[in-house]
Amino acid sequence: MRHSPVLTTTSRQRPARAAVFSAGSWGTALGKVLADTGSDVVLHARRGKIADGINTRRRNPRYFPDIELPPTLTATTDPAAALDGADYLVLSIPAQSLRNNLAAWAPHIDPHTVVVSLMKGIEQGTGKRASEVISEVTGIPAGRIAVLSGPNLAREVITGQPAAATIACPDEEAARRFQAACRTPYFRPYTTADVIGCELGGAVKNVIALAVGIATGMGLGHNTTATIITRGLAETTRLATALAAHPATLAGLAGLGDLVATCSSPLSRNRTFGTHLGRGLTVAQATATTRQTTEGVKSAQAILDLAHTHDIDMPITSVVTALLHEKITLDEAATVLLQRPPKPEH
Ligand SMILES: NC(=O)c1ccc[n+]([C@@H]2O[C@H](COP(=O)([O-])OP(=O)(O)OC[C@H]3O[C@@H](n4cnc5c(N)ncnc54)[C@H](O)[C@@H]3O)[C@@H](O)[C@H]2O)c1
Ligand SMILES: O=P(O)(O)OC[C@H](O)CO
Repeated sequence: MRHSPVLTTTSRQRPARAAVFSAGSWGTALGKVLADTGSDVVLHARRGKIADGINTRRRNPRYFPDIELPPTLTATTDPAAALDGADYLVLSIPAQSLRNNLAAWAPHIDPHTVVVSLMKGIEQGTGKRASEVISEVTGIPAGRIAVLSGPNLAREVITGQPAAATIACPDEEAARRFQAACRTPYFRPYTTADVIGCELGGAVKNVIALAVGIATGMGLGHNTTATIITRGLAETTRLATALAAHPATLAGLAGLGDLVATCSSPLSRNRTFGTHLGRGLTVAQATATTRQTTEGVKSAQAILDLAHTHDIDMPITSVVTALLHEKITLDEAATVLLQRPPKPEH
């Protein structure tokens, strides 16, 4: 294991090195952000064809064939080579695959590497957030585990459209270093210590985006979707604050910001999946049309279980989960939500 100091692009000693696992949509986009800031970036790709495309043609042939990637962004299928000397291990794989994959990669992680999760899912069966899984699997202390979350649709970020995000880490200095490592003229990261708020904001918004997609697919309009977004934020905030998140985080980029982006954009995989359901496709049919990670579909039950454990009412998450398990119909879903007993808004 190497014992190199964690450097940033501001240290002027050498560029930061980032290993990004894997070369999917968001891994590639955030990898480009890091490279644009001056870091040396290695993407870990599962398929040789993707690594070859990045190394020889500067394109990710599966996810962004139309985008030219910088020469300081390379790729490999060898996890040990990707992690060698990495200041940052940036994790961007489906949340449900994290535990097993990370167990295989962990022996190659340097003692000073800071692990950054980009994942927006909750583990099925355990209800754990990604940072909790990372800590359990690797034994890395909380101060070296960060989370980046916010309104960050990958295609918009990789095409350089202005966006912002929140980097959460209990170690302020580590958060600031990663902030410096991914701050570009088009990408503005903020910092916070509220890891729980960031991760829950990111995971629950996917379920709310499924609900918005369902409503949109059913032909319902903006009053309905605005109501789902607003009440979705209310139930997200209830759960997150019960788990010790700061309410301001949920009103910020990793909460409201991401919720609005995901619920509004046809680029969102979760919203799109919901739209398929709202148009009458079965869950199996909607899944068959989806080529990329749709975290809300896999996390909805885990989030609901977490809510039950903490005695938190999450009606939208509950209805989406019932629809995903095909326990209720679309018409019943609307009725269940609207015919709940009346109550004050706050
Ligand atoms: N795409 C976005 O706009 C976006 C933005 C912010 C956060 N995220 C989050 O980032 C995470 C990754 O999403 P994405 O959009 O990059 O997904 P993606 O489907 O585009 O890419 C997933 C990547 O993980 C790899 N992968 C898939 N299954 C795997 C498995 N079982 N084991 C190991 N690797 C596997 C794929 O090869 C691919 O490289 C998700 O948690 C998502 O919520 C995505
Ligand atoms: O495409 P989605 O639905 O996974 O959403 C992508 C990002 O999380 C938006 O910030």
